[in-house]
Amino acid sequence: MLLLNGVERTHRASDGGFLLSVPELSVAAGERVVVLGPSGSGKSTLLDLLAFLAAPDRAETFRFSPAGEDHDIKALWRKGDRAALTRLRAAHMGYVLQTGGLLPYLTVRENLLLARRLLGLEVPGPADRLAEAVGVGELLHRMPAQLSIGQRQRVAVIRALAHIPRLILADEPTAALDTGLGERVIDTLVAVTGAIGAALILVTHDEELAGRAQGRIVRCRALRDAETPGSVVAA
Ligand SMILES: Nc1ncnc2c1ncn2[C@@H]1O[C@H](COP(=O)(O)OP(=O)(O)OP(=O)(O)O)[C@@H](O)[C@H]1O
Repeated sequence: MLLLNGVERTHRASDGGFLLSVPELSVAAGERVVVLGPSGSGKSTLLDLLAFLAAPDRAETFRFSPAGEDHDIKALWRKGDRAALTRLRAAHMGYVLQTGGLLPYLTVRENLLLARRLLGLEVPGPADRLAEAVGVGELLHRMPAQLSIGQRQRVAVIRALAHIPRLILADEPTAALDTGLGERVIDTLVAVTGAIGAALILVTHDEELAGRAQGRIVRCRALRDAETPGSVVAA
């Protein structure tokens, strides 16, 4: 589904820079991968690369193959074809943020349906069923402000999946939650991702939550170069 070889991204700042190096990373269809690393090790930078939100500075291979298709992401970046990258992301990826990101002026149900409407898919699709399955079915007609933080995060998980993408990217989805609620969100993420057969890439700094997700662990490790601090991503 995802194949990266020799991919790098550099952040430049007035007080220095940061280099993220991905020598080799592959994610199979339906696979669960947990990206672990301390703060500042490049986890968000990696997710931005994988979601085609940030361009690599260097890439030997960067391919994305959802649902029987095969796309050369390196070539699309080289051509500057952001429209194609955006289309691929919208059709095949779901993104779960640290704090919900639900639109405050839409009901929970309308938030869930939005991704499908934007893609021209029929509604409601499986959104209601998924919401029932994770215990937020009775909250569908509320506004996001009327939900607890934990409920909002579970709705955010369902929203990311409502268009049945092939790949879910989750960036510290439990950062705003205490341990019990965090575990519940991870369980929801694992269950619904498994139910639709999507691959999951979960980013966290929390070893315990990483263990709970029971995925293949990929680590962001510090690069020992005083000139260009950075990290290398390795299994
Ligand atoms: N736009 C940017 N410009 C310059 N440097 C940046 C930029 N974005 C991130 N960095 C630097 O790149 C490094 C990696 O940041 P990144 O956000 O990817 O780490 P992270 O592991 O996700 O951290 P956290 O767990 O704290 O969110 C950090 O040193 C950060 O200061």
